[in-house]
Amino acid sequence: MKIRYPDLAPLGWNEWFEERAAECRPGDTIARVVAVDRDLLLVMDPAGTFRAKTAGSYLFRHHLVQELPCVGDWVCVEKDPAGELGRVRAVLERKSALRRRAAGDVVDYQMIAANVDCVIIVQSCHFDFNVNRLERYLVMVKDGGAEPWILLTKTDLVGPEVLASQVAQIRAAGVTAPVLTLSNVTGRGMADLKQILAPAQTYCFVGSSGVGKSTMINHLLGRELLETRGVSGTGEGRHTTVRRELLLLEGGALVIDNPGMREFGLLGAESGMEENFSDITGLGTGCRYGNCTHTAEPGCAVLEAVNSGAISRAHYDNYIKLRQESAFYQMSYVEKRKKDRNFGKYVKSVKKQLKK
Ligand SMILES: Nc1nc2c(ncn2[C@@H]2O[C@H](COP(=O)(O)OP(=O)(O)OP(=O)(O)O)[C@@H](O)[C@H]2O)c(=O)[nH]1
Ligand SMILES: [Zn+2]
Repeated sequence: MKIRYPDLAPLGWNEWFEERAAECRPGDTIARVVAVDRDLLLVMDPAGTFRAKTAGSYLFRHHLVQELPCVGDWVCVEKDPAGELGRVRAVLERKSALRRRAAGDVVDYQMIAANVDCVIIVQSCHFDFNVNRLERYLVMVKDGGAEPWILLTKTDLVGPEVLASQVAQIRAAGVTAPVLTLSNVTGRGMADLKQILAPAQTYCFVGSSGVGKSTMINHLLGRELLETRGVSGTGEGRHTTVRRELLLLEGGALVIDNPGMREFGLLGAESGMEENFSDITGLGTGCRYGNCTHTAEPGCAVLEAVNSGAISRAHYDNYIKLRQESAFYQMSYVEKRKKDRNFGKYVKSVKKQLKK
């Protein structure tokens, strides 16, 4: 078929969207959502990035949270001739959707990202590796209509035989998704990863906190470059505080990186916690207090083990971090919003305690 909008192709446009672009009027601009900040959108078309708002007429006809534009969406925008806010009049059908179920009785979803071609599930081969959790992620990715890949990070921290056994465990579980390996420290595997990220394809990385996603994305981007680019003339305007969540890599691949990604797949992750940290939870039965949190209590067997070196400090830190997170993500969205700020403070105080 004839592509009407060939210059959108580098932003991820293809025939699939072309067939669903009938809603767009001839005068409309088709753009891709780069970031969402409440009702304000940052969108990009071949000419650059600009701000837009969802038109009242659209809001009037669409009431579900998941119908609102989210990062990765293709939208039809009526540009404002004065160059101020564009108006989003339609959201094109989504080819894939990463979402999580919102709390409550009504089946409603919070969108995390749309039109992601490939979700790269990241696990660290050092402590974080867990086939059950991997499988849960795989289910969610497939459910959303994207293709899953697996990336094992921190390969510098384990021997080749450990890595080989982890790959074997993944295969033994019947998982056929491609498996990549990477060390952000030695850079080993980075070239392969860059090579495999194809131009005009949209990727995102999901996985537990601390597995190295940010470090890796920074490597992929050359973060300083991104920041200077943000300041100098992308046409985003002076008062832009919205952080871009859809990023264009040098090689032409698109990467979505947003806070929602970090929540994706975390629900129900505590059984994995139990498995991964059975050494710590096992020791916990020897603490003086039954409800010991293993952070500051006198007579804590876990802290003793950390201080004596029987349990590595990194392993313990990881345990505390993941435990806080899994508890946090079990809360309903509303509760969480309220606690968001307190939670940040809490994590800081825990971290401070750990440093003592
Ligand atoms: N040894 C080793 N450490 C790494 C590697 N990648 C990241 N790290 C370290 O692991 C820690 C966590 O890395 P991040 O990139 O912040 O992890 P993340 O997955 O983005 O974590 P969140 O931002 O919390 O989701 C940092 O101290 C990194 O320096 C790696 O390949 N090898
Ligand atoms: Zn304890």
